[in-house]
Amino acid sequence: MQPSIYLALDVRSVEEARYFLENHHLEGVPVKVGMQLFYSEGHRIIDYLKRKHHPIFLDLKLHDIPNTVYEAMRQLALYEPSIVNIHAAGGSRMIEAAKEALIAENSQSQLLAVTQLTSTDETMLESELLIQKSMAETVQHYAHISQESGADGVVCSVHEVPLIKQYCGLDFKTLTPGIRLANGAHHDQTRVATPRKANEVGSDMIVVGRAVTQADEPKQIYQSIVKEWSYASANNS
Ligand SMILES: O=c1ccn([C@@H]2O[C@H](COP(=O)(O)O)[C@@H](O)[C@H]2O)c(=O)[nH]1
Repeated sequence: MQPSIYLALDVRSVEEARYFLENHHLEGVPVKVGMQLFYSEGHRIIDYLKRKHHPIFLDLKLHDIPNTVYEAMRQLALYEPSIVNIHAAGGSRMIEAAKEALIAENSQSQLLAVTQLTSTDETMLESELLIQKSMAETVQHYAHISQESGADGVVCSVHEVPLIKQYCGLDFKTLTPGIRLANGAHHDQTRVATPRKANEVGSDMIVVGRAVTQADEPKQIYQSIVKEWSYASANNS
């Protein structure tokens, strides 16, 4: 079965990642490797995590001209991550190029497209990105072009999941970062929600970073998140 909770390993090195995972007994949990760790370590971190049997979401959010994304995605496919992603804002031709690259490498990786970052709010959408539509309309539109272009799903906030499921169908995956336990610090995120809410509205996967990595007792918080998610799952079925 596909993992549903990815731990964002936003640390600087393989050593730091290893220390965190081993010290807090999180061996084998599904992890998300983002720009910070991949840019500093490259294949070393992937090799390490694969050796330790961690399912990997390689969160590099490719966004470039179609040919560059095609060639870059072929390289990323060689790492055999469970999930890779791109920015939907790159447009349909770019998303298609990413998908074609995965097919060319016979990759099993799921391709997800980032709709609008969970740090973006309505004000920023309008005044900085000059997008005149609401967040819901924008995310729905990006999900639509992503689906039409061959993506397996999208990255969005929990708040847009019902709309996407209604519009794109239940099989179209939603992965939601911006996850916080009730009363947890939001940091730089604006569109946040609890693991329970994420599950209740039909999110397929969540990403949890600082709520765990910056906690005094990371393992305990991780377990609370798993428990909330599982509790909601049991009550949804
Ligand atoms: O819209 C997005 C897309 C990706 N992310 C990534 O998820 C984690 C979230 O970390 P927290 O510490 O739980 O806030 C982080 O690595 C982001 O790069 C996102 O937050 N929003």
